[in-house]
Amino acid sequence: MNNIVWTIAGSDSSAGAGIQADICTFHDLGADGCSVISAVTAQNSQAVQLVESVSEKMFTQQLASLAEDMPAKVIKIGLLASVEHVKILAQQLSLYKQTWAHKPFVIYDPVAVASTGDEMAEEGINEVIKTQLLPQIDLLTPNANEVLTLSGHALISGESFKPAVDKLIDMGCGSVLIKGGHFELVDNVALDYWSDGKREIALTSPRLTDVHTHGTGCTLASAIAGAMALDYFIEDALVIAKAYLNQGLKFSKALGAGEGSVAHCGWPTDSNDFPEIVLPESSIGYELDLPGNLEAGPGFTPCDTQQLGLYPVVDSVEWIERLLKMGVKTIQLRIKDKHDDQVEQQIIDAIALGKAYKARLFINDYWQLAVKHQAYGVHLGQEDMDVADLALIADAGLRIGLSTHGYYELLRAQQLKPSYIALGHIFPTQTKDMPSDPQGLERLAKYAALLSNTPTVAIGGINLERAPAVWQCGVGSIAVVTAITKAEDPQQVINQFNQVMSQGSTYVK
Ligand SMILES: Cc1ncc(COP(=O)(O)OP(=O)(O)O)c(N)n1
Ligand SMILES: Cc1ncsc1CCOP(=O)(O)O
Ligand SMILES: [Mg+2]
Repeated sequence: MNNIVWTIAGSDSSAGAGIQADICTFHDLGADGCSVISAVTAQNSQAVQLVESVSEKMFTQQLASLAEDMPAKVIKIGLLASVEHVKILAQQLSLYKQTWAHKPFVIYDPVAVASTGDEMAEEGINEVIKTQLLPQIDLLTPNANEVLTLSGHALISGESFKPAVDKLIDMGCGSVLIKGGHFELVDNVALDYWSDGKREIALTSPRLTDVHTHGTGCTLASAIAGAMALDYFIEDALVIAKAYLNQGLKFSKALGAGEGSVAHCGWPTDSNDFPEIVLPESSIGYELDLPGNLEAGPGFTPCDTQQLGLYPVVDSVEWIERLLKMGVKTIQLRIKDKHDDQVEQQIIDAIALGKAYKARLFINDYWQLAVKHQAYGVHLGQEDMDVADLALIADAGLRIGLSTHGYYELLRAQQLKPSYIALGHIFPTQTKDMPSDPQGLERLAKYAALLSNTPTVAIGGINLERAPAVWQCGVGSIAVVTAITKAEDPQQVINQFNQVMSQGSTYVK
């Protein structure tokens, strides 16, 4: 499917917000933008001087023209100033969701919803928004004032977030991102909280001062839309959007005598612009009562190198011994779905072999046995992270490698200060049923650049042919299963992988 995003919003003559900001954002992120103009506003850096909604005929026709041959993957809605437009749009969205081959994901940034009088919109519009539009919305992105107006809930403490979101979900929204731009739960921290009623995410960044903020809401919602059009999961899209906004605020500037606007500077790559993922066991995590028990802690024993090299992942002690004899220095024992007593001896033997060959031997999944027998390290997946006793593993001095599958997970994993972060799966793989799509090389390069201080391992569908391109992404290691276990001559394959990895990566971070 294509990457088309529609913005349904107002034109901002100063170009810092509205349609103009939305289209710049889509373009910057690589999505294809189309626009439906709901209203024309005359404004400059100091004031909004006139707002005129387009005719119902023009509003309807723009929607119809696009629906005819450019249906959207994601629809982002901003300023709606006319009650009739809200009614038309709600009806059309319902139709698109029922009739299009791919249901569009609909994001609504409730721009003109204000408790202090609807400056830019017709009287009575909030009621129609609540009853007719919200049930068509997959993601609502209100600030604290808009939460109050739409849900009746005032955000007065961390505890008040969940009931407010629950109310909005009851009103029909699929999920809600409460933006912290105008509200401080914690001093000097810009906190965004997202929930769909089942999962919760909180992201923080230091509050930026001396920046120009016109267009922040439009840009954030459009960046989420753009990232979702590129098939990022919602949690990754939220991270990308917050980083994009922080980058834009950093480079914001004034063109007139008043407030200036957020800048549009391409895909975010500076790690300083990326948000911190709020861990449940942190002061903000407690305030929001986030589920889970992840805690930053002092971190894990580092590996002796950033470049772990070729990293075979195998399911038997026989393979471990065979590959260690061939000179492999990083290796994993990955035995699936057995009881501890069925694998304990193999784990003991593998650890002994690892020590004998001075290799970095990681045990997948069986972290208690790895600790008991003092393995070099353990490798854990996302689900294991929530149940394993990470403090115990760290205290026992074991290294840890963590699986990740996108921006959100890798940033969260990074906060635990692991010994390495695995990035997968890069290509389609026959070895494991993966619930997500392959990441591909473009994303891998972005992740590796962001993790320049943490050793990285690429995994999933990597063979000799693909290895040079993977290596050029700037990772420190390549993990493989079948490239070695199915090879006619594993020694030759190891040598060839080592040859690829001995070349310096030309990837520029
Ligand atoms: C180096 C490396 N990276 C990723 C994985 C996958 O681990 P996990 O997500 O725990 O899945 P299983 O391997 O347990 O199926 C790995 N094993 N090694
Ligand atoms: C265990 C695992 N985790 C992510 S992909 C994968 C399997 C990698 O195997 P292969 O190298 O054969 O694709
Ligand atoms: Mg595992």
